[in-house]
Amino acid sequence: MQPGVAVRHLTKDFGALRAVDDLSFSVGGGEVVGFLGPNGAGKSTTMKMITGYLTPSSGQVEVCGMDLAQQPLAIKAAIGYLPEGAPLYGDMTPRRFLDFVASVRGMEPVVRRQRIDAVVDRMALRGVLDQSIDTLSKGFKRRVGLAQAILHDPPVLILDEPTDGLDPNQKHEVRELIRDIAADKVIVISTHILEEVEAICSRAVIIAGGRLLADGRPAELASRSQFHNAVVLVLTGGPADLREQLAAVPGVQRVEVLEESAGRVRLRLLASHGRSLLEPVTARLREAGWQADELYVEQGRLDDVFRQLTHEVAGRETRS
Ligand SMILES: Nc1ncnc2c1ncn2[C@@H]1O[C@H](COP(=O)(O)OP(=O)(O)OP(=O)(O)O)[C@@H](O)[C@H]1O
Repeated sequence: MQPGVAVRHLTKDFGALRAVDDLSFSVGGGEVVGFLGPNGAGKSTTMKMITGYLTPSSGQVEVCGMDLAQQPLAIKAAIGYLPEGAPLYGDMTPRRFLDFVASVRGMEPVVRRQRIDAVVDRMALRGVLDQSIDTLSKGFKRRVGLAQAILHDPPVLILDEPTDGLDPNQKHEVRELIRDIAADKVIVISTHILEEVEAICSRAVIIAGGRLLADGRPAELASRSQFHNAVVLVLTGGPADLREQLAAVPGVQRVEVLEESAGRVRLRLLASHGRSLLEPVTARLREAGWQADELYVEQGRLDDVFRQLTHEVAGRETRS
């Protein structure tokens, strides 16, 4: 079975509210896709439609080449799902919970034992197997949630905010676990933590107001930032019109003063679209005999692009 997820023109209305609006994207094998958007963007609603927990108002979901409307049960078998907040049966122990999930999934006793053993090792749950889930730390609860999602070894994993509410160490651990299981699967992770996308995702899909805003590799999207290719430099004792002189360097779109004190100035030179500034700026410095204390090129950050894109949508919605 070829792992993959494709949504086409997916739309979901809750009464008058259009939570997901004509959304299309696809994810292929070996990809970890970060599904990004501000609160209320429609991420969970989309994930619930992909996993068959919500029926779309219109549009199509295809998982591993199967149409959800035609083969809902086969698709449920092909998907592991970690819902938002990962509701678990708190009074059960992880051992009983996993056994229960395995029986719901219809696993034979021998397979069941093997699979539970395998996920317990992978998620390092052995030490807490007989402790009630309610009494586990959030990090361990999330591992139990992930364990149930991968128990039947599905080719597709849909993880709704898998690290939400965890402390930095637990976040790191859960990301490592996800990276570890990613190799041969399709994984879609919803999050609003952009560093998470940069850390574990090969692609990012950004939505807001239920609509697709961007789809690309994180570095590719980051390069759409206004700070992409900007040069930051620190100079001591430059001339009074330093800013104007640097603004005249070919390719410089704008000069920002980031810090200024006692004759020392930190400047950011923003590049015009598609221009590289390193060479013309260093040439200008050499020519003028100015010695930079510090000089580096910025790559642009995903969070700049995210803010820019989602603010544009918020602006459009306020105006309409
Ligand atoms: N069952 C429901 N009935 C009515 N409205 C709903 C329902 N579920 C979600 N919504 C609304 O749909 C919109 C999208 O919600 P959704 O939970 O999909 O967003 P999200 O991107 O996952 O947000 P968050 O990051 O806050 O979890 C929101 O305005 C939400 O209030």
